[in-house]
Amino acid sequence: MAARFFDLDALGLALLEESKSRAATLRQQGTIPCLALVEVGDDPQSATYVSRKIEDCEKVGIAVRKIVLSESITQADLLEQILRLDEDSAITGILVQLPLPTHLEEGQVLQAISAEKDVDGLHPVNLLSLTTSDPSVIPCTVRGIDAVLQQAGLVLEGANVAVLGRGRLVGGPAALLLSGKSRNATVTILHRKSRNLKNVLKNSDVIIAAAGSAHLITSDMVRSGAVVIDVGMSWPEGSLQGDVHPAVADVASWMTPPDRSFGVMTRMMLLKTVLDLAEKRIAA
Ligand SMILES: NC(=O)C1=CN([C@@H]2O[C@H](COP(=O)(O)OP(=O)(O)OC[C@H]3O[C@@H](n4cnc5c(N)ncnc54)[C@H](OP(=O)(O)O)[C@@H]3O)[C@@H](O)[C@H]2O)C=CC1
Ligand SMILES: Nc1nc(=O)c2c([nH]1)NC[C@@H]1CN(c3ccc(C(=O)N[C@@H](CCC(=O)O)C(=O)O)cc3)C=[N+]21
Repeated sequence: MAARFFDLDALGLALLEESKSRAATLRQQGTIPCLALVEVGDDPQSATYVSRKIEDCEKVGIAVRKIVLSESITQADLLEQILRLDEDSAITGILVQLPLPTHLEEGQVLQAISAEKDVDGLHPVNLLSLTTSDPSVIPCTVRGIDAVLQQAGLVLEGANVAVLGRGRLVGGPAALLLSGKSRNATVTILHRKSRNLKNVLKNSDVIIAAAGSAHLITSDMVRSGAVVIDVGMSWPEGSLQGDVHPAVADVASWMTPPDRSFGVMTRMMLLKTVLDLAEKRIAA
């Protein structure tokens, strides 16, 4: 079997157009959607991601407030900065770029953003809502994963899904959403201590790879006809690699294109969530 590839570029473009028109409508109604982007330290990769997010926002008409804080900021000062953004009524969404320098406690920082402005969907209240029949804010990469599955008409209900990785941004929330009462899949979470990785993968209808371990999943681990989504990123020899070996395309029925990053979906879903929260505030 040769896999069909999800058309991430076409989906991304459609999402961009949709966001442009929603932002225009909001502005006509007198609300300027405004995203505060908080960057701590000067990690070059984080800086690149943040500048891409700014470009995306500018393209659709979302205002941006970029806040760059010193690498050596204390936890208390960072919390204070976030509180200030949270109280600023001109700001409709807040994103703190991860990872934070190791002396800072990410969980506490993410909890300081009120759930109504939490565009990453990483506040504990929003995370818990992923398990319910009506999730509030779905973290952007997970929202992208869900959207590509839906777009291809793939049904999750009752399916065996393996999620490789239990990270804060992708694997953890993906497992909560897909196993929850809105999507109703049977989910197995795999991590470094998992003993039977190959067996679990081989028994799965859908595989979500979010480990950041280059080509960990090879075609012998995948059932014929499985659906495989790879969002993992690593740079083992300087160039970007996914978690899934390209030859998996010979056995899968649907797969993310091996030569494309999933980043476009993550970025477009961030815009969508910023607009969702801005619209909700008007409705509230
Ligand atoms: N394309 C995109 O748009 C985006 C991509 N990403 C990428 O997605 C991946 C996941 O990110 P994030 O959710 O932050 O997770 P983390 O990078 O924080 O964690 C990775 C997870 O994968 C597990 N893992 C790593 N290697 C292996 C292995 N060899 N076998 C089994 N499990 C393994 C780890 O297990 P353990 O818990 O035991 O350590 C951990 O749970 C990363 O590669 C990241 O770069 C993230 C955001 C957006
Ligand atoms: N609070 C927070 N929220 C995040 O959503 C978040 C984060 N922190 N920290 C880092 C990860 C990673 N992430 C990506 C965003 C865009 C691309 C992306 O745009 N990739 C390029 C290609 C890859 C590249 O060139 O590196 C593209 O698709 O064009 C990738 C990955 C969001 N993350």
